[in-house]
Amino acid sequence: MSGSLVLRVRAALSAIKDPSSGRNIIAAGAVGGLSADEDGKVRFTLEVPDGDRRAAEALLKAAESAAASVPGVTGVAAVATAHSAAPHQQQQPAKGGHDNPFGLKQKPRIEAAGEQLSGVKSMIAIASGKGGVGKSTVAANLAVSLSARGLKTGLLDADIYGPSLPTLFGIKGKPEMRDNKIVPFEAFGVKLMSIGFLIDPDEAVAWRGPMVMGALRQLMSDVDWGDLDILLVDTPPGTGDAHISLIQSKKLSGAVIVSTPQEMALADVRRGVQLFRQTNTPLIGVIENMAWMEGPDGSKQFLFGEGGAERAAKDLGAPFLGAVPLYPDLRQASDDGLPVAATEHAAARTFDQLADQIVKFTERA
Ligand SMILES: Nc1ncnc2c1ncn2[C@@H]1O[C@H](COP(=O)(O)OP(=O)(O)OP(=O)(O)O)[C@@H](O)[C@H]1O
Repeated sequence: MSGSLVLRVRAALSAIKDPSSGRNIIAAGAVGGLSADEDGKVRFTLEVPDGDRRAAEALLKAAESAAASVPGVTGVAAVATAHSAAPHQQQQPAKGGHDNPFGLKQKPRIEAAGEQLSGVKSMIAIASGKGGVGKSTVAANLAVSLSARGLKTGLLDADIYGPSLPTLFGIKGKPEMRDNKIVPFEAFGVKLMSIGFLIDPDEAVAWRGPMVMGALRQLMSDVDWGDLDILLVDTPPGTGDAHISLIQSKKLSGAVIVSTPQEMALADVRRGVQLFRQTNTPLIGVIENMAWMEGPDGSKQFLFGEGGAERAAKDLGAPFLGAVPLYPDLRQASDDGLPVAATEHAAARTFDQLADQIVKFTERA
């Protein structure tokens, strides 16, 4: 990620006034999760006034244009979130329906959506402080490993900004509908549903918070998940509407946080840990991905620093579940739609060990 680009975008955003506080949107703390990738694509969330749709859209537009005008920015993905109470005060879902992005008949509220998952024994969120840490790769391989041991497993890709499950499992096309329900795909024994099967990811980046929540509700309630021992949910990076929705569904059994070592600066994962703690969601633990690269002689090269995740987990009082090395060929396998956990690859053993801990958690819970 380009640090100086983020600073320049921050400066540009600080020229925009937040109408509700009269301060600039940076000073008002309305901008969240600001990041830029190497290609110059900038992402952030913007807290907008609740109830005044026109004002909210105008503010989002102004912020998008300000970010887009910064030299070096090639694209802006900004999502508006409504002003909201702290997550721990949000146990009750808001009254009334949200948008219905898939145009299906049902429009259940989030708790009702959670109730639709009555055949699912454990729903577990896979979260990360930042994008690109391998959260989806870890989620996909854990799902394959869980399924390989005979557990009925599902994987819901709720990463609205970069759904990767279709690629990771090499699935194309749209899912079928049966009895007004969406039929999940199935690969490697895992039932799969991704927001990417249903919408164009380029459209989704412009979605407002309520649409994100509406889409997630539909992925929970309108997909025919059937009976599952474990449903893993690959969430968008950071903590936002999708996480709040999952918590409000009252169906979430626990959460796993994935991070790379250099991003284990406490601040990066603290927000995630705090959100789950504040909402009494059990934190199953932290997984460090791309922890080291193995040399031909078996030596470990710590490309991003050593042991950062374990230390950070300890500092936060969170369990450390283990580390996944950086395997240069893992990326290719993922791009080819073949999760390594389904192969003889050394990574398969690592994912098995991590899956063991998830199983132990579900047995304890
Ligand atoms: N242990 C690993 N070794 C090598 N490559 C990896 C490893 N884990 C993930 N990758 C690669 O890193 C890239 C990012 O992974 P992935 O898409 O899973 O991250 P993410 O955190 O879900 O990202 P996003 O937030 O953008 O969805 C992918 O190309 C993936 O193949």
